[in-house]
Amino acid sequence: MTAHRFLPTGPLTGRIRVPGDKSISHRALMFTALAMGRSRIEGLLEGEDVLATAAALRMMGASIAQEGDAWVVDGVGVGGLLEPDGPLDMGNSGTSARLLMGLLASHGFTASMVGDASLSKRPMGRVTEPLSQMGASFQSAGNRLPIIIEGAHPAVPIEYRLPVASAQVKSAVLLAALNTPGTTRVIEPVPTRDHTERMLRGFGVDVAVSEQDGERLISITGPADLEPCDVVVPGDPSSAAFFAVAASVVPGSDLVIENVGLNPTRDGIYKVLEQMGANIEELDSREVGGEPVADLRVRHARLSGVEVDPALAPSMIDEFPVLFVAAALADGTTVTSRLEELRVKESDRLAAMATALSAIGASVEEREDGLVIQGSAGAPLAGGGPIATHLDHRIAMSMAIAGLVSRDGVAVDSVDPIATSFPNFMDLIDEAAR
Ligand SMILES: O=C(O)C1=C[C@@H](OP(=O)(O)O)[C@@H](O)[C@H](O)C1
Ligand SMILES: C=C(OP(=O)(O)O)C(=O)O
Repeated sequence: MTAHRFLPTGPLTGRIRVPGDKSISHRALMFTALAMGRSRIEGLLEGEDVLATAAALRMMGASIAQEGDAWVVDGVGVGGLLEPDGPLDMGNSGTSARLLMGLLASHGFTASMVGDASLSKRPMGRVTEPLSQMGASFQSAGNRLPIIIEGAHPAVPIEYRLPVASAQVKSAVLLAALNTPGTTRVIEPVPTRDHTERMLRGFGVDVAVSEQDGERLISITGPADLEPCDVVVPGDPSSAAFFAVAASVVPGSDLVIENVGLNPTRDGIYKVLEQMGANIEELDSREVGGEPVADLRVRHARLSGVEVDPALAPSMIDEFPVLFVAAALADGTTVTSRLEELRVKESDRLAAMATALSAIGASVEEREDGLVIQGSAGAPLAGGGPIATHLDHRIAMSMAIAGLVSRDGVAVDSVDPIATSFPNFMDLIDEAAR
């Protein structure tokens, strides 16, 4: 474990560019691997989570190689994945594990999946349940990794109403549907990130999306063919959020974050920061790879506490840890609720952030489903640490941002997990603080 102390800094200025979107990068590799023929991916996030997806797809027959700044994938076609000759190691990545389980569910072979200590604690029943209905079988202790997956061929189509607002569960069922004869339908009562639907359409799959009584119905009729594609991955709004908060809370900052994906199913953090009084300007709004993108100019501003609308949660689910940091430095009280999902991420993010922020001098009340935070009205928090990051990149990066405006700095027990989603995070802090 590489411990590190993040020290108070001067203004963040200039222009930075965050790496490619993690959700889109996983899907880009999976879909190009399922297309028959050669595809190229530009802007792929080269983080450990995405590389775990690439390694697993290689073990199942896809050829994936780096060519300069791009990645070239020779796909095997839907139904063409091969039985891997060893366990698929998903590392720290829930998205890799759950989406690939969906893919494997409708391939007629057996595979095993393992993960790190954090991933091995996370619930997989949410995907094994619908995938079992489709005919796959799973062996595990308590629906946790390690898991042995026996795919069904042919799998059977289902209609499935999502019991949790989860794009990973939605995507697992839709990926299984690609190699399942007949029409599989997912009913989504609460919208979640829609990259799977958007991207599959880009690969030529007929994804039918309609709305009924406020719910989204998404159907795929299989077996479906994917056409090889050139994919451009926009910058990750979840990674950019660390710098949007940092520039908002470090006095004197004026920072441009280039090429930030602003898909409406992902942009909740920017809406909430604006409600808090953040000064965020969208420049050069455009489309990249079928996704809305802009450069964000973020200037320091006095933030005020807010009551965060729980309906926004799915569109900012990974950004709560860093929002809690903004709240700890704002004027007044921030109240968050209905965030039970945060307890089953890489760590229990409500508990981890309540403990971490309290340890550096913030005033935090942990409730069952959210945190209530009294802000410091812009006064630097005392700092301290070492903070336990629990193998969770977002806890490490959030507490790094807290360190930038602390009195004594904030130490974290390990910066290693940051490489899962944002390998050049520390370099970009240095670049912006120069
Ligand atoms: O589909 C995806 O790419 C993701 C969905 C979200 O998880 P859930 O589906 O568990 O909400 C999110 O937290 C994760 O970082 C990426
Ligand atoms: C929850 C996350 O990712 P995953 O579920 O893929 O581990 C995250 O990146 O914050």
